[in-house]
Amino acid sequence: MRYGIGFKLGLLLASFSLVAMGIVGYYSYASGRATLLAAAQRDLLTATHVLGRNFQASIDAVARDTLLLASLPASSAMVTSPESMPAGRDPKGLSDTFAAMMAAHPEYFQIRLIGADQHGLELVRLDRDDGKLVPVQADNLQEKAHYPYVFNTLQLGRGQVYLSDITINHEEGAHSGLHKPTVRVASPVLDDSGKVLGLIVINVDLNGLFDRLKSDLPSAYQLYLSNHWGDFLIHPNPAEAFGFDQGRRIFIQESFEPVAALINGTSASVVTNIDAVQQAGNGLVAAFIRMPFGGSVQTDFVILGLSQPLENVVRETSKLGWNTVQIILVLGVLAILLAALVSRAVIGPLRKMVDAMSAFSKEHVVNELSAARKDEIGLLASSLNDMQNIIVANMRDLKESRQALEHLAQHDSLTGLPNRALFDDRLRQAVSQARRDKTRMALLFVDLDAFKDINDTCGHHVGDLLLNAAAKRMQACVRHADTVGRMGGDEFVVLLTHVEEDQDAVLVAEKICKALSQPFDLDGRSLLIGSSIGVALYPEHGSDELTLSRSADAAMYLAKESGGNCVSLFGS
Ligand SMILES: Nc1nc2c(ncn2[C@@H]2O[C@H](COP(=O)(O)OP(=O)(O)OP(=O)(O)O)[C@@H](O)[C@H]2O)c(=O)[nH]1
Repeated sequence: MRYGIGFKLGLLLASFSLVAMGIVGYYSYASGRATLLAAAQRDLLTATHVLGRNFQASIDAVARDTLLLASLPASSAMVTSPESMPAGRDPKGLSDTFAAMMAAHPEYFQIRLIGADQHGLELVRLDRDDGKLVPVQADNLQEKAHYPYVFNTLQLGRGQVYLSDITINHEEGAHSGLHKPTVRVASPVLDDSGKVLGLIVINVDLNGLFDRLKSDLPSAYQLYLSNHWGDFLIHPNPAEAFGFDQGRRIFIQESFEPVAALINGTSASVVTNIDAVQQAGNGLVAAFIRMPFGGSVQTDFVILGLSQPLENVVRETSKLGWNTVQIILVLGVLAILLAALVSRAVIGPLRKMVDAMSAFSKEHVVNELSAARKDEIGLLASSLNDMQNIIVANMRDLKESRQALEHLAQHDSLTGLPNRALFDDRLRQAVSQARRDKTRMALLFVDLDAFKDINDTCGHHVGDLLLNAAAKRMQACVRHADTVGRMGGDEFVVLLTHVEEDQDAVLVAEKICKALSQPFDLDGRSLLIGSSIGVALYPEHGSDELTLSRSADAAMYLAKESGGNCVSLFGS
């Protein structure tokens, strides 16, 4: 019995518990993960909306600054011809105003006053260069009339603001702004009559602006910005931004498929998960919004997005998963211990029963089992006790029956004397013994005289009583070691061992003959009967049992023929 039922039962219980706990653990882990992911998406979308509002507010602030500068009398004076307003021209004063404003706004690359005349000549210009503010001298001022931000702004009226597309600034001599993502915010400068004479332009450092806006957000958040085509303008990997500026298009909707719904206007915001496989080992959770940027609602919008690594979000889930695994392990060990205890409680009594049954089958000894339990095991123990007792009782009956049968097979049922089979066996043994011991022995054949008459006159029943009584008288005449047997009918045999003299055997025969000739008081009457007894001696009258028997029989017939009720010694 390599693996007992206890082991299997324990294993089954433990496995069941582990599987159940595993399923519960997995579902709690999965639901925890989904909850955390949904919360992270919500947070990210909220942060993106807040960032979008702040961006919008920043652009509005820039617009207010351009309007303020455009409305300054010094600006109007500078763009008005020297002949009409010579006194008000103060480039140095205006440049200082620009400097104050740029000092307050580190994300401003450049502020310029451009005149409508002279091909859009820059009249006052202040650049940021390596953290310093650099007023551009007259020789370096350039003509800008061919740039869209110039001729478009000159079309506007008082109080209106032009907002350019977000592009890389390739304008010559742009100092720190050169080759950087730039937004130009411009407003026309008008004279008192409302004639547009020039414009104020502020170049805004897009990356600087977003660096400031992003500073409140967790450092793991990454920023995405695209134009209305989907071209990346800001990307965590700078090489992916402004692809169109290097002759290739890198679209946001190709990296984040759901963003296509924002590009085509069917949705205002989306959240998405990019798994690790798609993102070359780094999964992401990302949120995007479409926000207006510029004049036209259809085309003037940008896509703003934030992402954070999936790993940050699921880190908590991993902790949850590990906690779950630990709980499952602890509970698993407890389940195994519990299963072992349960199986022991169930299997212990069964094992006792097995031991008891094994001992019973080997030694036939009843081992009383405790049947105190009120369950099936108690019932089984009680049944096994009953079974043992019944088997023991049956075995006893069987033994008694067998002994009775054996006795019956070897004894005469009427007198209880050894029958022919047993007597022959004893005779054989006695002859062998006498031969070995070189002793003598005698065989007597006893036949009742006229027994048939008793049967005929008194009945068979009385005949039986007489046979029985005659048997007892014969037994009383011999030693304990001698044997009296009944051959059948009224014929008896007597085996006398250790006979010293011939006369000893004859004397015993005569003693029997005399005893049998005494009246029998049977069934209320006195009966008389005689007997004819033949005596044969070993080894003189037969050296084997057959010869000896024939000799005794012959002597008995001789006694019968000589009138009965006498003893005849063979050969005399
Ligand atoms: N009651 C009784 N009678 C038996 C039994 N066995 C045999 N008998 C009878 O015993 C009688 C024996 O008859 P016999 O052999 O002629 O013997 P007997 O009458 O003594 O005649 P002799 O031997 O010549 O003296 C028969 O009638 C048998 O039926 C028995 O077990 N009980």
